[in-house]
Amino acid sequence: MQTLPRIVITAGEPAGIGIDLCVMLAGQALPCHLVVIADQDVLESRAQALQLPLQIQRYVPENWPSHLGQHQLTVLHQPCPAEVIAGQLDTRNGAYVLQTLERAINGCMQGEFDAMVTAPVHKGVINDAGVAFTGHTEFLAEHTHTPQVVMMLVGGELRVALATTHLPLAEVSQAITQDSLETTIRILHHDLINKFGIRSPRILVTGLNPHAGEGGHLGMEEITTITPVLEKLRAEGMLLKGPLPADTLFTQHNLAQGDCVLAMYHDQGLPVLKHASFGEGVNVTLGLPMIRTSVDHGTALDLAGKGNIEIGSLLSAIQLAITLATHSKQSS
Ligand SMILES: NC(=O)c1ccc[n+]([C@@H]2O[C@H](COP(=O)([O-])OP(=O)(O)OC[C@H]3O[C@@H](n4cnc5c(N)ncnc54)[C@H](O)[C@@H]3O)[C@@H](O)[C@H]2O)c1
Ligand SMILES: N[C@H](C(=O)O)[C@H](O)COP(=O)(O)O
Repeated sequence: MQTLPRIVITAGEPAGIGIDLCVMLAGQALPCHLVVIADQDVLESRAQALQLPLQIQRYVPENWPSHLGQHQLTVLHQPCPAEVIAGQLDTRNGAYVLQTLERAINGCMQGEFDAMVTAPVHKGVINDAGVAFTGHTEFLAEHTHTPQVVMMLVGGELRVALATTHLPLAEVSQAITQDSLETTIRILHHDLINKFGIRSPRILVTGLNPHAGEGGHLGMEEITTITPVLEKLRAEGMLLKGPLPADTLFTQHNLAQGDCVLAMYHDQGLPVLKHASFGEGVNVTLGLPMIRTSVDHGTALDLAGKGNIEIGSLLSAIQLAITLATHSKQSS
C-alpha cells in the first residue's frame, strides 16, 4: 500500500500571516500526513482572533494521523519566548523562527519527514535580533552543507529560476562568475529532468544588462561571462537560449519556446512571475539533498490576525511538496 508523504510545515514569523495560514490549513483535507512546527498557544489565540475552529493534537513521531481537514492540526510545539501580537515584530522571537527551521531541516535530513514547506519569515527582524539571515534558501544551503542551490518560483505556466538570490543589486554583477553560472544551470537542468519530469529542458537565459548588453555597449557581462558558459553547456547537448534581453523575454512568443527562464537576479525575474500568479505560486529550492517548497508571498503583517487572506500559495506549495516527495519515493 502506498503510504502518504509526511510533510512538515514551519509557521514562519509568529506575528505574520504564517500562523493564520496554519490555522486555516486545519480546515483543508490533504492527501498527506502533516505536522506544523509552531507555538501551540500562538496558534490557538490566533484561531480565536480569526474565529476559526481549531483542535490541536501534539505530534507523536510514531503516530502520524492523516490530515482530514476536520479542524484538527498536528503540532510540534516550539515555544515562543516573547508574547506574540499579530502584526507586531519582536526581535525576542527571532531565534524561535530559526529553531523551527532547524528542527524541520534535521527531520528531513534524518528521514523523519519527506518534505518541508515554509510559511513566510521576516528577514529584517531576524537580522535585528542579531543573526545574519538573508532567506530560507541560503539558510537551507548552509544547514545541509550544500555549496550552491537554486531558487526557482513556479506559478501558472511559468517557471523562473535565479542566478543570484538575496543580494544587494550592487553586488550582483560580481557574484555571477562563469563557475557560479555553470553550476546554477547544471542544478537547474538536472532538477527539471529529475524532479519535474521534463526530458530535455529548454532554458531561456536572460542577459544582465539592458538589451543584453547591446553588443558590449551597455555592459560586458553577456560577452565575458554568460555567453561562454552557454556555449560550453550547449556543446554538451543542453538546450539553452540566450543571453536574451530580459524586457522582451517574457513575451508569450518567447516563453512558448522554453520550459524555464533563468534570470540573473531577484527583481529581474520575480516581478513577472508574481504579476502572473501572486497568491498561487510556489518557491522551490533546487539542488538540496531534501525537498523544500514555500509560499510566494511574505509575512503580510498588515493582514495578520484580521482574516481575509489567501491560502492558495500555501496549498500549491504543499501540493508540489507532495508530488515531489511521491516521485522521490517511487524512484528510490
Ligand atoms: N517565503 C518567505 O519567507 C518570504 C517571501 C517573500 C517575502 N518575505 C518577507 O516578508 C516580509 C514582507 O515582505 P513584503 O511586504 O515585500 O511582501 P508581502 O508578500 O508580505 O506583502 C505584499 C502585499 O501582498 C499582501 N499579501 C501577501 N500575502 C498575502 C496573502 N496570502 N493573502 C492576501 N494578501 C497577501 C500584503 O498584505 C501586501 O499588501 C519581508 O521581510 C520579506 O523578506 C518572506
Ligand atoms: N525571494 C522570495 C520571494 O520573493 O518570494 C522570498 O524572499 C523568500 O525567499 P526564501 O525562500 O529564500 O526565504
